[in-house]
Amino acid sequence: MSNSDFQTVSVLPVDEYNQKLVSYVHPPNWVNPEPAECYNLVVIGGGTAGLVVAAGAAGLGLGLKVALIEKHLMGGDCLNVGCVPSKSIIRSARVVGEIWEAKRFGINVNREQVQVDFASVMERMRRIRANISPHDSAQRFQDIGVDVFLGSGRFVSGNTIEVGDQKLKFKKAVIATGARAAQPSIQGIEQAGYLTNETVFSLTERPQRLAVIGGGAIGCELAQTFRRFGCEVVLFHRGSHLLNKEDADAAEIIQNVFIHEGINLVLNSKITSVEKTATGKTIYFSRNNNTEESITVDEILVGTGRSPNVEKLNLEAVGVEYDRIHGVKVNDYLQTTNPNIYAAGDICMNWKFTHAADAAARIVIKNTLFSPFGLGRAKLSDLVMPWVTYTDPEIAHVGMYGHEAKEKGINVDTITIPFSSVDRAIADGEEVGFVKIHHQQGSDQILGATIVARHAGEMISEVTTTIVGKVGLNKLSGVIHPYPTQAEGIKKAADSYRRTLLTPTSKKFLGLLTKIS
Ligand SMILES: Cc1cc2nc3c(=O)[nH]c(=O)nc-3n(C[C@H](O)[C@H](O)[C@H](O)COP(=O)(O)OP(=O)(O)OC[C@H]3O[C@@H](n4cnc5c(N)ncnc54)[C@H](O)[C@@H]3O)c2cc1C
Ligand SMILES: NC(=O)c1ccc[n+]([C@@H]2O[C@H](COP(=O)([O-])OP(=O)(O)OC[C@H]3O[C@@H](n4cnc5c(N)ncnc54)[C@H](O)[C@@H]3O)[C@@H](O)[C@H]2O)c1
Repeated sequence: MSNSDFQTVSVLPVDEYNQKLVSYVHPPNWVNPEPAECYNLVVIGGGTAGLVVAAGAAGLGLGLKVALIEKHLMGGDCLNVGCVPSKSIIRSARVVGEIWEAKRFGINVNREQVQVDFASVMERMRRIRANISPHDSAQRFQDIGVDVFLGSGRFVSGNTIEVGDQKLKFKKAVIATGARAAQPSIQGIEQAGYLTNETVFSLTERPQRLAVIGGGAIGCELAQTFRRFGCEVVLFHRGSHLLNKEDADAAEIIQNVFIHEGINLVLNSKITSVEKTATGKTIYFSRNNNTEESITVDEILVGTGRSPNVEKLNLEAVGVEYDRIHGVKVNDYLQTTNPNIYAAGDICMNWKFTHAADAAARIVIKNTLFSPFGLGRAKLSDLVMPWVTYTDPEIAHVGMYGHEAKEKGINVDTITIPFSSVDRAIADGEEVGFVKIHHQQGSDQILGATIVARHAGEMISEVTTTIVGKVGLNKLSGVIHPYPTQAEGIKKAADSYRRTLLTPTSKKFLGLLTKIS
């Protein structure tokens, strides 16, 4: 046994919850096992992708030899510095949002009366994260039958990976080393210092003035959250609307909410430099290429995209091609340019989501272990991928956008149902938002959909199911939706499609039927 590469880690602040977290996901007394003679599969990276591959392969009960190497915290970004902590604090922010709007519902609470106990909010998050962590723990994986090595994995040859001074021989290997916050190239920002998703969840005191750089998923979710916690928030975004990928009408709803809630939203921004001054961190910027402005804040949070963790893996030695922007190059089967080495998750995919990493991991299990001679391999391009940005309201999307369908030469029709026409949304006071469904002209098959609603994330799976199951709008229109629910918006879209099928002749025929009935 050898532990030469083992380093104890701590997650700040060092309190009972973070100690509990670490005790599961990077136990201080962990001793790496003696490596097996040869592994069927060695996985580098114990985030969602790596964990799902390892557990999936070892858990089949086929006696496969599987090793997992994690250099920092098992669970990766999602558990430790991503989905779990962000969604936990978003829940607290939602409470604030409800109270801010309470008067609309006949409840007399003034916005000024809301006192956010930031330290308690963050403690709640740390408690939740620690309580969820046993699921991703080193011991649990060891118990499933995975050999867990804590340390940095590095290829030494086409069939060997080393961790510290241990050598792990493999038949197939999987790179699942994820990504980290991209460093913004802004003059002075490194010297001034900034937060990323790796440090923001360690805060115990609320910054009074917060600048968020980047209006993507991280920037939008956390700008609204910190604003609701009482920070003065300025959100800088390069593009002309937030969430570049989403349709402008969907993003506009979020922008209006942000402005209503008091976020200083700077679109089409160009940050020229950052300087640490006596009163804080001063950001110099322009908007719409106009004259330079400046604003001083206490903290800067950066959410400007991700950089893949390709360094120090010695990929050159094993013929795995990569680049520093898009990560490891894979084909549709998630195979790298070395046929014995696969990749999954943020290290190689444009879809940087936990559920995408999970789905990719399942493809990798099938293609590495159960596709002899390449027979029956699963493909990334077969996945129907939904995603959700957890702002309030949420934006959820699946499949194609209208413009994508057009770019592919598909004649597309779009049905939009505003929530102002859905009774439950009206009763909930949540009329802002819509269900938008794209289908091919002359066909009821759904190509894609966007939903903007308070719980759009809960609603999108219905549309995903119809796409995967090729159910179509005709059938969907016959599916009974309980009244009153916001999901009726989806049925209304299907009903609206059915009405378009009524030709003047069929209308005449139906008219005749009513006369003789
Ligand atoms: C703030 C934030 C919020 C998010 N919210 C959501 C959300 O709500 N929903 C959603 O679907 N997605 C969300 N995501 C995205 C999601 O977290 C990622 O897509 C997901 O974690 C990717 O999993 P992965 O396994 O590919 O990579 P990671 O989770 O990054 O795991 C990679 C692991 O590899 C390890 N590693 C790296 N190099 C080595 C090495 N050489 N040797 C050994 N180990 C190594 C790392 O330490 C890490 O543990 C969020 C991300 C962030 C940052
Ligand atoms: N709910 C979710 O599923 C969720 C939540 C958070 C993060 N994530 C994942 O994490 C990944 C990273 O999120 P992210 O928000 O960092 O990246 P992102 O790519 O989603 O958005 C970053 C945005 O910042 C803008 N930007 C870049 N540099 C800038 C600058 N100097 N000034 C102003 N704007 C600038 C970019 O134009 C881009 O739109 C995403 O790919 C996402 O998939 C998912």
